[in-house]
Amino acid sequence: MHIQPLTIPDIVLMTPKAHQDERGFFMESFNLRSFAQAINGRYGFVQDNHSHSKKQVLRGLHYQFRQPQGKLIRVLQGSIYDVVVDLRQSSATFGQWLGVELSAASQQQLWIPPGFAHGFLTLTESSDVLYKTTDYYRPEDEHCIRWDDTHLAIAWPLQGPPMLSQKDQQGVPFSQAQLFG
Ligand SMILES: Cc1cn([C@H]2C[C@H](O)[C@@H](COP(=O)(O)OP(=O)(O)O[C@H]3O[C@@H](C)C(=O)[C@@H](O)[C@H]3O)O2)c(=O)[nH]c1=O
Repeated sequence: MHIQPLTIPDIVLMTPKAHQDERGFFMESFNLRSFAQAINGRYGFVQDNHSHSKKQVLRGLHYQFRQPQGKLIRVLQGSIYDVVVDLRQSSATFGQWLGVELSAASQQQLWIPPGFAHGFLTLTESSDVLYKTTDYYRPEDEHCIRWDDTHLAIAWPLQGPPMLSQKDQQGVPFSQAQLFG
């Protein structure tokens, strides 16, 4: 597995090794030991999520505060622009965001530890995104930061107005976000 820490070093881009042969390929899409080595830590995953989105659907920016979730993201079909925002006040990269394109073709995975807000935009006709989480979904604990917050100024590669859920239309500014220690 190829490991690449990004501009926020706790965010890690992983490329599992795909073994190609005349039948197609084989890949260990998750291996606990390799994952622990890659992030130099241990997390247990308790939930797998699959979301299917149309082009220009933007989900986010979401986080749970009392029971934060680490997320391991990958794309099974199509491509997305995946964004994280560091909400950890003690972090050297507090308040920074980064975006990375993830696609079925690249087979890359993005590790996002607890303490980040997360969102993504579907770039292709549709996308299928699969992600593992380190804690359970708790709707009462869920928070949403505006995708177009002016302070964050995220450079979403939009080709028109995004399609948003009702909830995501009511995100709060970054200045009103709950912050981690
Ligand atoms: C996230 C989630 C939603 N749901 C339900 C609630 C609702 O009826 C329906 C759709 O939920 P949402 O609108 O919150 O789905 P969505 O906007 O896709 O929310 C997700 O966005 C991305 C960016 C994340 O990072 C995730 O953690 C999650 O917040 O699915 C669950 O049952 N379990 C879950 O874990």
